[in-house]
Amino acid sequence: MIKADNLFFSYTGSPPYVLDGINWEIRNGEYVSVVGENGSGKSTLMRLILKFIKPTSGRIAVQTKRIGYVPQKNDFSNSNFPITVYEALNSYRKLLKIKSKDIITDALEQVGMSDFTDVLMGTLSGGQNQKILIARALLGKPDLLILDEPSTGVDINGQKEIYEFLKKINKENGITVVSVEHNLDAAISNSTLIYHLMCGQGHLCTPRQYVDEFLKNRGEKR
Ligand SMILES: Nc1ncnc2c1ncn2[C@@H]1O[C@H](COP(=O)(O)OP(=O)(O)OP(=O)(O)O)[C@@H](O)[C@H]1O
Repeated sequence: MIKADNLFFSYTGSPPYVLDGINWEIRNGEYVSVVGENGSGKSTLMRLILKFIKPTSGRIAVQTKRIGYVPQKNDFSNSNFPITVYEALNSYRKLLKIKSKDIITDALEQVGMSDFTDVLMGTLSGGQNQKILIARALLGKPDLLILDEPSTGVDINGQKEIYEFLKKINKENGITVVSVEHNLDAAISNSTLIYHLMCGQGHLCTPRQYVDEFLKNRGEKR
């Protein structure tokens, strides 16, 4: 469960707040897409869940065993640093102090990237890179996976594969997914809940409710 109670956050510690009194409760097993305009505070909310930063006031409680985080980019994308997919994942495995190396093979298999073990990280496409980031997050066997715009820079087919995979691990493995999304179609099609951030306030609804409100606000008939 992720529960926010009257959560305020400002980078300066005083008003104006980026997050201005957030209340939400997400049960384990949900697939939540967090949407909102640029600068509405989506990544800030993720940083609070990840405990990278602390609330200015209020509380955020995360009741899960292990959290996996998929950032938008990794340090090796678009770089000439000569590190292979395996080496990148293996360094992360060591960081997590996981003994078995089989976990790398398993994670690569899960995201359909087994053939890329010896490929240099810097030569991967956007979609392939994103899958490796997801594989990296899976090494720690998370029960909560947080993603920051997983489809950025990924072509249509790659996006389809990534979202299918996220839906699969959510449904079949019960992993709670919280994903910052600019891709509204993906948010509506894949998530069980949508959290819409606007002017520091948030609104949790089902994808159906989101579509209805979105169309209503644009004055369109259903
Ligand atoms: N480290 C920081 N220091 C100061 N202000 C910041 C910092 N990070 C973000 N902000 C500000 O906080 C606000 C929210 O930023 P945040 O990155 O959370 O928004 P976002 O919804 O994720 O945006 P985007 O969709 O563009 O990624 C913005 O006004 C941003 O300029």
